[in-house]
Amino acid sequence: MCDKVCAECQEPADLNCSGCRMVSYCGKEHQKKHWKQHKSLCRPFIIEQDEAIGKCLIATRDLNPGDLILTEHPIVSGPTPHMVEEGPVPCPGCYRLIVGEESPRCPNCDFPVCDTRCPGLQDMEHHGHECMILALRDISAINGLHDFYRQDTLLSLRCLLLQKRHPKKYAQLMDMEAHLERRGKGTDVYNEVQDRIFNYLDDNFFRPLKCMEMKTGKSILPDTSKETIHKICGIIDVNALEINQYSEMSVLYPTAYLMEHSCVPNTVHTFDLVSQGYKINIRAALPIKKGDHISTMYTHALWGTQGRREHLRETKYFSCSCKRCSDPSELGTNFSSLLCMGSNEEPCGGLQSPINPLDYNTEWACNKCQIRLTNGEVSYLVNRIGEEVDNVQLSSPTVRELDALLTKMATFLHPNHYHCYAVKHSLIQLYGYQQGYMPSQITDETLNRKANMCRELLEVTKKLDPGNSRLPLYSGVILHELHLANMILVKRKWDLGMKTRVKGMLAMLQECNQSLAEAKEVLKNEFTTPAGEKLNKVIATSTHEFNRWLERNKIDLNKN
Ligand SMILES: C[S@@+](CC[C@H](N)C(=O)[O-])C[C@H]1O[C@@H](n2cnc3c(N)ncnc32)[C@H](O)[C@@H]1O
Repeated sequence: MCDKVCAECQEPADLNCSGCRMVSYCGKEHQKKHWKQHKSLCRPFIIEQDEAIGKCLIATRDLNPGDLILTEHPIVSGPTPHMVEEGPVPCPGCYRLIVGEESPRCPNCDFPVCDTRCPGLQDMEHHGHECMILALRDISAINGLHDFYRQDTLLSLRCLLLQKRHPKKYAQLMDMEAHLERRGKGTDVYNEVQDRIFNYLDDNFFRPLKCMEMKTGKSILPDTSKETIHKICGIIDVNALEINQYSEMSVLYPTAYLMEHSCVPNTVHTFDLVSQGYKINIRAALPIKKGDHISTMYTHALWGTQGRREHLRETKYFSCSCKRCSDPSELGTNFSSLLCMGSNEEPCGGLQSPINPLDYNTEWACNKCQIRLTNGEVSYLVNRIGEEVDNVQLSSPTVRELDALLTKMATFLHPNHYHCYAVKHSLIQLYGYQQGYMPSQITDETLNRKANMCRELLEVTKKLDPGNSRLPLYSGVILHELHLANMILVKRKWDLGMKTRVKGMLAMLQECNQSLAEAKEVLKNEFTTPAGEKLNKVIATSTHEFNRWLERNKIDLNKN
């Protein structure tokens, strides 16, 4: 007997909606009739329980890059829960960074705010509700603002406040994974939550709140227990998404959090601006087949496998075994590989890569000779180089300094190693801009070096982020710099009247054209971030200038 009923007529039904498989129909006719109502709820995935991953999203139909998978509003949002010990802090109304000491204060609770008229201060979904609790502390700080006004605790407080105002949302939230089994008493994270969040909220606000509740006989916040606060902090750490557009905020979504992690994610997401309530829009970034898991990335695409896996283990409590993590060459890029030093200081020309990258203590082996290295030896060398890279990068380096660093690293690291990638990405943005390397000064040889570096970086970036979901700004910069290097070379020859003699000039112009078009394409989702907005403008201006130059010189790239 059929136990499903038709969504339209409630009669027995055996036809499932093929989009979401969540509703059934007695026949095609009622399915068609019900579509108007169902359309907004029909999602191309189902939620499944996986033994290793827990709840996850599985595609119910084939999806093409760009197809919308999910769009939804947050359950709750708040300032990013990182303790800020000095410097700017987020406004509790709009999360924009402000200098606490110089800012006005909320007229009710006294927290530093961007402006007393900030709309988020009154908004019950942002500061409005918590403000009543924060105002229960009747003293204010003049100095030591960072310890006194702790924006990093506000998201936990907002989660607690859902209890009475939005019980359904609260239930949804408390159903999320908190990994409490890994955050028990005695762990660093337990002590930190106890000290940083629980004690602060309890001492300053919950105690006066309890007195008030007793006096008035009215329950405002029924559960402020230590256990609940620890669980909420776990839920935030494991499931919240960070939005760093014009602000620093963290958001919990009702369904988006179910996307599992992959270091080669098949989706890309964008956030609408504050005026649209920080709605998330998740789209396919790669072709997704019916039955595929829908994934996002929880860590940094430009870290090596060891760094990514350790970060995921420490912050999200699982061991990633995706196709990038399990491949010693990281998808053919050699992003973590070292050059083998061989024996007796005589390099053998081989590459050292992890034997089993899924083993946190793997040995490393050369693909040419018998030399093996322990993981400790590799980490020591790579970390020391990393420190040097950081020191140089932080000191506003000159081209010469970065070039020298790259040459030094070339003895130990594969040219695509993530440390080399970082240095090259900085270098391409200095060639052509720094004194001594300005467009009128830079040599043809260095311009060719810049263009080649751009091509190498692009190749790596495309392999690591084929869906262009994590590195669009990196790709956009590389593509734009590739166009600039080519353009300076072309113009230089052109102005000297060498147009007919310049071999490959047309190929260079075509590469310029293609780079600018690709840059526009990779940045198409980047209009709501300050860096993306700026880069998009730069690329639009360069494209305009490039086309004008072609027109002025009567060059038709298709005809020539
Ligand atoms: C944001 S939640 C995702 C939803 C979660 N699976 C659930 O059941 O509620 C993140 C957690 O999902 C699990 N997870 C996500 N991606 C995973 C992966 N690639 N491998 C193993 N576990 C994963 C881990 O337990 C992780 O802490």
